[in-house]
Amino acid sequence: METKRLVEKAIEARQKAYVPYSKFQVGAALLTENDSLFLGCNIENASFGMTNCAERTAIFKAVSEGEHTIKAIAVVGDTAGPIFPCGACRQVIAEFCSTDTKIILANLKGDIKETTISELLPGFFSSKDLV
Ligand SMILES: O=c1ccn([C@H]2C[C@H](O)[C@@H](CO)O2)c(=O)[nH]1
Ligand SMILES: [Zn+2]
Repeated sequence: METKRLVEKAIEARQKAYVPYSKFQVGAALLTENDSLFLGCNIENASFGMTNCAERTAIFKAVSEGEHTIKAIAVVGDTAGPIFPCGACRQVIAEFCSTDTKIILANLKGDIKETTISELLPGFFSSKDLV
């Protein structure tokens, strides 16, 4: 049930995407350990490299409100199969998730893949590894 709700919220968030260049709307919705909900969309820029993906928008909103632990995050785009996050987003997700965090990748057709950070970014760099 939580999965379906988060995917619906990500689809809502997707409507806010600012995508004058790619026209490719992406939405994200995350739940923190306190069950707070944060939404995000992709935000593009004329200087293309400044684009912020939907996942990172949602995560930065949560962190800037003092919520650092993601329990579950859903990402939705109009892709053939479930959308997959870019490398930058995988590293940012890794910073604020646990190995149990549910990462839900979906599209508008109803395809849903549930995965984990270990599957998306094996051997990721983490501050927990610093000595
Ligand atoms: O997981 C993804 C993949 C892509 N994008 C955005 C970045 C850019 O605005 C557009 C095309 O890559 O989609 C996201 O927001 N999240
Ligand atoms: Zn990304």
